[in-house]
Amino acid sequence: MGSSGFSFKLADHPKLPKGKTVAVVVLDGWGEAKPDQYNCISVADTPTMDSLKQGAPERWRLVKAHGTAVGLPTEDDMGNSEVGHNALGAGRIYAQGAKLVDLALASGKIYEGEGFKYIKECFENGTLHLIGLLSDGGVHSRLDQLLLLLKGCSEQNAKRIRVHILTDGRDVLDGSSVGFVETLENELAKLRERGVDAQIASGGGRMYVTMDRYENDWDVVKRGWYAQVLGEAPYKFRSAVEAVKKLREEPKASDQYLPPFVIVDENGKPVGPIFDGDAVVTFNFRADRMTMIAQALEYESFDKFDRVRFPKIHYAGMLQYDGELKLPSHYLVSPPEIERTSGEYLVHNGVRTFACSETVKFGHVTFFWNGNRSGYFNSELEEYIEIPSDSGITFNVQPKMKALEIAEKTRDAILSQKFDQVRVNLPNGDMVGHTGDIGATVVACKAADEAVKMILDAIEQVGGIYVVTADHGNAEDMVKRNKTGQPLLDKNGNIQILTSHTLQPVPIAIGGPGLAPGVQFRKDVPNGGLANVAATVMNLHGFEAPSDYEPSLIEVVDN
Ligand SMILES: O=C(O)[C@H](O)COP(=O)(O)O
Ligand SMILES: [Mn+2]
Ligand SMILES: [Mn+2]
Repeated sequence: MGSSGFSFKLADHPKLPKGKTVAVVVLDGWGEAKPDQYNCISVADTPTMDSLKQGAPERWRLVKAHGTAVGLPTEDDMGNSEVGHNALGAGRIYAQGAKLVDLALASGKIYEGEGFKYIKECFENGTLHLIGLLSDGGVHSRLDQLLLLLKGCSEQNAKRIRVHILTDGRDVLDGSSVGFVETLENELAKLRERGVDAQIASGGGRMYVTMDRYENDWDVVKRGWYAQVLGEAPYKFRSAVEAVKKLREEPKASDQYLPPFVIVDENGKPVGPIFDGDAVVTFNFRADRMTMIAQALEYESFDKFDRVRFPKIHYAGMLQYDGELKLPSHYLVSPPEIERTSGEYLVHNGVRTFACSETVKFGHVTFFWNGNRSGYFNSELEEYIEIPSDSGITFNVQPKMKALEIAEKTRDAILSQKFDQVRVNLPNGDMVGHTGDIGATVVACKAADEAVKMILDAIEQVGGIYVVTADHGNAEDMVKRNKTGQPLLDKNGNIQILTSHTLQPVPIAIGGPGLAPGVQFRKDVPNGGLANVAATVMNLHGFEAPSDYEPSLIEVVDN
């Protein structure tokens, strides 16, 4: 026990034993919805997940994965990987970035913090650059927050502002980028009327420009660097609306993958490269797809690509994206202080932990799970394995992704008996669902189901326990619907493909030969959400959860 009286020591569970291998499997983007042709999970052959469902209600149930249950501002906010895995790992509901930024903007506190003061030092003689995702998806950023920030910065005397946009089409409908750019242009025009020199300076699709994650493909960040910092891109336009409209005319074009472009003046000169003395804000609140660009903007010593020029700027993130690396060191809004996560507790109580996914989701079961903290709590007791993802492709061309490899590594970890917990993320339903390719998403769901089977078979062999759940919906609904649930058609009579996550609940199943007799889901937590899973898992390891955790979903009944 430390001098504060706090201890990571967990009490023994009065009824449940220790020493069972517990597999915690997260199917990314796997929600529960009525079966129909746009529900790729119901269309796909998924015998393993189907058999788990037979365990309802004692060993299979649904939990909430969106809105306030995961710390988002409203019930209209779909879940996402960051808030989902934060809740799964932390066992408590934290007001998340989206909400914290809303509050800071509404109260004006955002302009009083150290981060804003730091960028404001450049307002007199330099340009303020705002870089981020332009949509109302609410997963990484929100357009309304950007507009408030622009207004606020101009009121705080920013005289020259350049916005570097990343088009979405992943958390919102493909094609919606044009409308978002028009909205932004209108607001910038109003600022210009008030004497602020404000313009869009560059752009590109989020998956091709800037927003890579977990170092899957540094070229993505490099393309952004060239457009945003150096003012160099393969496409040059006089206006961003024109740019997006024109680039979308290419046969296979999509908002997510638009090539980089820069806006030029009447002489063909880029209007907004980043120079010494400028201020830069990355206005996304979500961490995973911002840490790479944050490194490029902040680190003096950097070898991921040749930056050509490294301007001396004042850089701040909307939030601090990595609490362990303190990256970036300046930020406008303090991130949620997610501490004492279940992973940290369990490691302190001797639980040997294995975590695995492929690159594109690796940080979900490590970084997000541990409260946006990179690295091990105790490298002697933990092993995190990253299977390299394919890069430079859209995952509808490889819908099986690395599910088999993840399952094999996890199986081997279970059979080695070197770990008490194995924790994995199976990305298929989500990553392929985001492509909007229904056929490929069906293949993806089958692959994820097969991976679950391999992991559960290994758990069977060692007499262990499994917890199978998901972080939010995606693959279970691939069409935009009206209020009564009917698919919406576009003006050509085609269905509107939904590439984003959903508001659906997700399943959770428990079982395995090591599950003590009498363990079942309680009936008195009907509104349980992802944050209730951590206490559940702690119980299955033979521990009581800390008293401030959301309640466990399980009870032990006497047979
Ligand atoms: O970053 C992404 O890929 C999407 O915006 C959200 O998907 P995720 O929350 O499942 O990562
Ligand atoms: Mn996810
Ligand atoms: Mn997703």
